[in-house]
Amino acid sequence: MAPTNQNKPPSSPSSSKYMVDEMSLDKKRRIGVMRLPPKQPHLGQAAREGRQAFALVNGTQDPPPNSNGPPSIASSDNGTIEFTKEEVDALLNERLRIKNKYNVKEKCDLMSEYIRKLKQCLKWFQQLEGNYVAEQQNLKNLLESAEKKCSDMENLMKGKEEELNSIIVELRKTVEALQEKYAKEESAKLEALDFMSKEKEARITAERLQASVSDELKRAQQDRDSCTQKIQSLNDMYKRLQEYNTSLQHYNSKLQSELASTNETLKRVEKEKAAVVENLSTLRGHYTSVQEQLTSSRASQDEALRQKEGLKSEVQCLRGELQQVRDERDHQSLQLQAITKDFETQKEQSGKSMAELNNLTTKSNDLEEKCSSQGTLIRRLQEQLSSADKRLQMSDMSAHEARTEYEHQKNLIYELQNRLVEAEGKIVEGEKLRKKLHNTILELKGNIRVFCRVRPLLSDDDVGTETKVVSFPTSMETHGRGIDLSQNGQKHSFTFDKVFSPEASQEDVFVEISQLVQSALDGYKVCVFAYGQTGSGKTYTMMGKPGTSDQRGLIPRTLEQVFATKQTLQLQGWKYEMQVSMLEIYNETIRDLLSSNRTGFDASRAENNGKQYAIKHDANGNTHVSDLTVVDVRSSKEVSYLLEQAAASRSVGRTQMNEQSSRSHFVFTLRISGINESTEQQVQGILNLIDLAGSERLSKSGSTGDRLKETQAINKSLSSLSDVIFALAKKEEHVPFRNSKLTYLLQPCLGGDSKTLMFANISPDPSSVGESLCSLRFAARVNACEIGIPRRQTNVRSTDSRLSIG
Ligand SMILES: Nc1ncnc2c1ncn2[C@@H]1O[C@H](COP(=O)(O)OP(=O)(O)OP(=O)(O)O)[C@@H](O)[C@H]1O
Repeated sequence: MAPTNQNKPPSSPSSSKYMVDEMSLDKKRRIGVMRLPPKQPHLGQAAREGRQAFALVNGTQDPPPNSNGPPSIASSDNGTIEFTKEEVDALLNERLRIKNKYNVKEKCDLMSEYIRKLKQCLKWFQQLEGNYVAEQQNLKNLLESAEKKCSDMENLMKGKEEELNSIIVELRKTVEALQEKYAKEESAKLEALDFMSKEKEARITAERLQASVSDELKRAQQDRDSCTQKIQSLNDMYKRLQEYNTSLQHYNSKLQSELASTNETLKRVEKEKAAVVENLSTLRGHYTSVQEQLTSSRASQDEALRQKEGLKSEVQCLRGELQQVRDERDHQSLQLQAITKDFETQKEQSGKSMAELNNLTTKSNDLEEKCSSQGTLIRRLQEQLSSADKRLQMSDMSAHEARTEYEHQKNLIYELQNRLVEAEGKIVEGEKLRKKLHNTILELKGNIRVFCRVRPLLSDDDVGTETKVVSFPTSMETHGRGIDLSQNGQKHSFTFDKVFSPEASQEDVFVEISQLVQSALDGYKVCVFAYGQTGSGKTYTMMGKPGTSDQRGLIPRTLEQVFATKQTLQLQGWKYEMQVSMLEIYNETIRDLLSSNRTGFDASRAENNGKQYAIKHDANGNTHVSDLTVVDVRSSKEVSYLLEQAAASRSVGRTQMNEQSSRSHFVFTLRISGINESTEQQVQGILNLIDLAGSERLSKSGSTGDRLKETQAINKSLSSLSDVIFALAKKEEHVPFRNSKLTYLLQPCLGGDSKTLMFANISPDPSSVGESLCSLRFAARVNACEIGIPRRQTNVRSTDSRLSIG
């Protein structure tokens, strides 16, 4: 244990204490040799010189360690004598060797010598103390400089830390900026991909459009009639293609500008990447410099530690005397600990910085990877763009080809149109010619013609004894036109325009009528009559047998032909409008068969619900019946429905009025209005199909007042009809109109260019041969109108005088 009072000089001659002090002094000397600056070598030197001087004082060169002799006193350069421990001990233990204790002088001399030595020793001690103080001061200075160094180091470390922090902040900012740029790059890439997909879709649409264009063009070659529409569609297509082409060009330029901007962005990113790399390299430089500083700091720390150790030992040496130094050393130690802590924290921070640096390096590597992937993506996009460009060029080329083809097709279409116009002109001319020829043929055949049709024998016919009353001459002259009727052994021969035997089908009959139907469509007025006794087949001829398609009559077949021809003529630019009306003339009264109010025939009621059905003729030669229902029709089905409606009206009448309908004239009227917009032609045709009332002998029908009236009315109207036909055919000024509604109704349709055809329907039933003969005579009279036989010669005597005409 060190003595507690170490600040005191070794005034007490305690040997142990002195030993400690001597050891400290030795150590101090060693340290002083080591550490003291060269300008202070006097301490060691003084000690050595002091020792020599001590030896000299004691009168020995190298006194033994346990010498009890008087201390040799050696003075230093400045007169200071140094003492060793033994010398001091010896000095202190020295006993005055007074030979004569009463010799005061000697005693005084010895005492004064001893005092002198003591003074010298004290002086040496004082000097030593001064040296200690100086050394302490030096140590203080050293500590201060070490502290300063430490604080400098701390400041430096703080500055480095701040610098590192600022670098980290900068790096973070750079990373954020790079991340933002990466996000922008990503969005740009997505947009580019979007554009690519849109472009792809647009290209597919273009290809489809192209395919449709080529289809359209092919169809244009095939279908001449739809040329005009196709021109329009091709024009539209061409416009769309042009629009699409321009849009593609816009899109291409847009893509190119985007590519340029993407390239710029890439360059910028690459520059930034280089900057980041530079930053990284500078950071690495910083890092190495920091590490160097760290090593130097460590060295400094080691040195400081060493110093600390030295100081510690020194302080321990001086502990007894230099409490302040010790405190300061403790303080220094604490400071050193703080520095060490700081150093540790610095080290940790440095570690963190390292970790962050590593993170940043990783991020930088990631960014580099992303940049490279972006670069790959951009290259891929560029490749896609170039392929899109190629495709665009291809589509441009194909569009150009399509355009060329379109131009070619356009020229072709123009040529075809010219040819079409030419052909249309020819067709119009041809149509005119056809009409003319058709009309000429019909005129040559006769504007008024009479056909005879003999129905087959029916199961309920009363054949009687006379088996065959009707025969057909086989001579070349009258073949197919003649008929012989035998009555009471007398043969009556008639010749008509055509005679249909019982075997003739509805189709055979209609073949002859179809030409007249065409005439009606050409704008002529056509009247087809069926005349004959009751049950002779008039209704069968006109309407056919209900429910049998192959036995359809003239009216349904006519309608079918009319609507079929309407369809065909539509292609030549004709538009037709058809109107139908159906009426009955019974007892000189008109009945509207299509009236919605007409639910059945009621003889007791005032006819026709008070409607007058007044017949009027206009300046154009058309007939109008007031209040008559006229129905616009667009198909034969609609007319069939109306016919059923009319038949129902008639059949009701037949049931309720005792077969009244057989004694009424049924008039079916079809008004045909046609217009050709391309040739500005107009036609107004009328087709009257008439099932005349059955002629009947009064003798057979009985002589009741009503029946007589009916028969007279029928006969009157038929006679009037034949007269009118005759007069009109001969262009007689005076038309013998006999107040017959039928004749008055049909008057504009008879004569002139009008076509009139009468069917003389006869029955082969022998029991009604008289009626058949009557019918044939009437038909022969009408026939004579056309063939130019004077009217007076056509006065055929009938078996029934009341039926004789003329
Ligand atoms: N050419 C024919 N072939 C087959 N059957 C026919 C022919 N002509 C008429 N008939 C039949 O004869 C019958 C009478 O014919 P239809 O009713 O047409 O005579 P009609 O002259 O109209 O008589 P009405 O003047 O009384 O109305 C009907 O059953 C009809 O089917």
